[in-house]
Amino acid sequence: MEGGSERTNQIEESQAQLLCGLPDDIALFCLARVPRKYRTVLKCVCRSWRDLLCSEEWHAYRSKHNLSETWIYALCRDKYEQICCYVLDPDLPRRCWKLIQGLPPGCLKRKGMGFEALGKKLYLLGGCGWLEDATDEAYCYDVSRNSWREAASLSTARCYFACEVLDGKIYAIGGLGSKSSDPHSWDTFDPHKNSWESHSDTNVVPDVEDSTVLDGKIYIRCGASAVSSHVYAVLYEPSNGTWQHADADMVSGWRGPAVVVDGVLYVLDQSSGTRLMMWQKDKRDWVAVGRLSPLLTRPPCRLVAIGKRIFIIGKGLSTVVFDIEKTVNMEGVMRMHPQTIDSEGPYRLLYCSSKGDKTGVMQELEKHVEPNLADYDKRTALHLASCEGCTEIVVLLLEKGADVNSVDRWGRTPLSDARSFGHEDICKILESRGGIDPVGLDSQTPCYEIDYNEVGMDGATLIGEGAYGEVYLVKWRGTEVAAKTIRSSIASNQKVKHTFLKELGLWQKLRHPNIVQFLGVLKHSDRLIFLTEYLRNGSLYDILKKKGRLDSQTAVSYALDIARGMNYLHQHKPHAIIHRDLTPRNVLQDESGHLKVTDFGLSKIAQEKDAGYKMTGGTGSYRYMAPEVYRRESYGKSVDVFSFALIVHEMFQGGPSNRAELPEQVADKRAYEDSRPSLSSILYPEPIKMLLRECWHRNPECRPTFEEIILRLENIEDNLRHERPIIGCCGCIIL
Ligand SMILES: Nc1ncnc2c1ncn2[C@@H]1O[C@H](COP(=O)(O)OP(=O)(O)OP(=O)(O)O)[C@@H](O)[C@H]1O
Repeated sequence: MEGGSERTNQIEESQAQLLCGLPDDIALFCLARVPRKYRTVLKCVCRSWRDLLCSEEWHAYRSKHNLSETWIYALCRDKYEQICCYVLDPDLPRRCWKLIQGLPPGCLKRKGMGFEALGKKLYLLGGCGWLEDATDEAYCYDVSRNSWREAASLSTARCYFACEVLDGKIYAIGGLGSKSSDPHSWDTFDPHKNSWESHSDTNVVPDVEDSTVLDGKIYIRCGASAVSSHVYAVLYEPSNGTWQHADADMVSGWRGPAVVVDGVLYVLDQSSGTRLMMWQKDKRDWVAVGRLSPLLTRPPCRLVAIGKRIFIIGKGLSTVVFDIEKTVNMEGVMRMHPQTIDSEGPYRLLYCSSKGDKTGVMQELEKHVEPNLADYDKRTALHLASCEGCTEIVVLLLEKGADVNSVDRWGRTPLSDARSFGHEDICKILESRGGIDPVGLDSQTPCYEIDYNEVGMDGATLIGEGAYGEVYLVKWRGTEVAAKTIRSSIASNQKVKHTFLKELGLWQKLRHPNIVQFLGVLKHSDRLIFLTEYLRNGSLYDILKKKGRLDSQTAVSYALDIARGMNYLHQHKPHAIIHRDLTPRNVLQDESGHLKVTDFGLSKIAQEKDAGYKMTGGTGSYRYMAPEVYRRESYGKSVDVFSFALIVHEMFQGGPSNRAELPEQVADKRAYEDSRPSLSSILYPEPIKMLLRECWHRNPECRPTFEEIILRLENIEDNLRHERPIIGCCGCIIL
């Protein structure tokens, strides 16, 4: 009996031991060194291992011995508008985001929540929904247990607030709350007491845009006020528990999400393109660290810093990594080598090539594209490379058997692309391999002339009248087309007629789904008449007059149509085509609902002396005129961007602003008083407001190009379709 009980004791003792025959501290020493990715497997071994892995002791041991591994957590919204949480192990060779199941149903539809990591827990705080103004509810995810539960409620119900961790406590600051709550309040959460404490300071404002912790202080960037675009920030000084105004120099360049690496503040400026900026404390200046290719990131992005690496996480969880240690200095500007995680092969190739990184090109080709390079990818990559001027890739792809004359949906070959973008060296390479250009130089023909007798002008129906003359619906060889007649007062002037025909010759060469197709000039007519495709739905002016305000999705999709057409004109080679008279009347809609730009370049004749043409032409072009044009200063492509912004504004508004004022008065105020239409907060999504403000910027050089506009509108469109936009991200040090 005695021997039996001794054996049982031995068994119990060995069962209680973490590793049989080893003291627990040595077993902990061994187990704690197993990488975090094997945690799930370890937990399945036995109950004592499971308990150990979920314990505070394990967590504390790993932290103390610098064994902690930071994983990244991202909160997104799915296509059903429900939030979902993903996790990424940044050190796995094949990085992929994994979905975390079991989010509490109560918070799935909430917006404006706080998301923060503290210790081995993630916290989801506050937020608002359709039926609730703001909530104080909090949820917590214990990473070691992989389970969600309710956490201690916030002292104040709040949404759209700042959330930061400082000295082991969570700070929930500002934001919007229930009407009774103090707009200048902040709450702190102490995990040891498991309770929140409320504080107040008049310097804390509800309208919070970003926050970060720098030099042991919390910085809050406040939203631009309604009256000015002035941005300011406040900082929390933990030594005396007060909030003070932050240094204006620093705040001036803080335009986006921020992270701190080695005590240095980095900000991702997404206002025009995506640039990583660094605050140089000693010089009190912001410097650009690197510009991210729009092909790699999908803004709006969030930042997470792990060690010396900055993870830039964008829509669809697209992730780019910047390693601060690999920073190089070029032309006085710091640049970094981005490491992409999950962008597509052809784009990755292009990025390396555009940076002149030949080794990178070869590596990318071998690593991602070469093994299974599908014909489709080769074709896409060849077209992209020809547009972007990436000579090495063009050569490599041709060697890999890419079709030199593959045609895209606009009938363009790689040679057409290379010519349009003026890449002479690529043109030569493509030509030497038998490349042809069916839409460009190879197809130069004189302005196509249509026999007057082929057009039934007698049965013409008047469809509109503009500054140049009347527009008729006619039949040409059985097809309905638009015939634009030019007033004899304009056409009788030989110089003007010559300019006009030159512009038409240019128009004839253009082919784009968002450009009205030119068909030809009528021969043997005593008047100057030309034919274009007929767009049954009329002009955007008619549409807005009939329908009024458009919903956001339609407005953005229309704006994209116009921007794509305009970008095609602005990127025309050898010279950009400036429209100069972009108005809702010069944007027409086809039967499928797509918009096309028309009449570009024709306003050039307005500059000809004695043209008998006035740009306003009674059609109100003054309303869309850029200030520099009105002031008769020199101007460039960005005048079209200015007009574009006013058109987009009208689509959201349902018509022009300042309707009571004469168009010329409106233009005068814009040019000399810097007046701009108001952006009512309900009608315009925030990114549209930002875009419009930039597009109608008083300084033409500060306006974005149509290429940038397209990228931003595409993102806005994606967001409107609720495609997993990133709500929040945080790194979490857990075992
Ligand atoms: N290709 C077309 N298909 C269908 N309708 C057209 C076409 N072109 C013009 N229209 C109609 O005719 C109207 C007059 O067009 P037009 O281009 O002559 O002048 P406008 O654009 O209104 O003013 P402006 O001459 O100052 O640019 C347009 O507003 C549109 O409703």
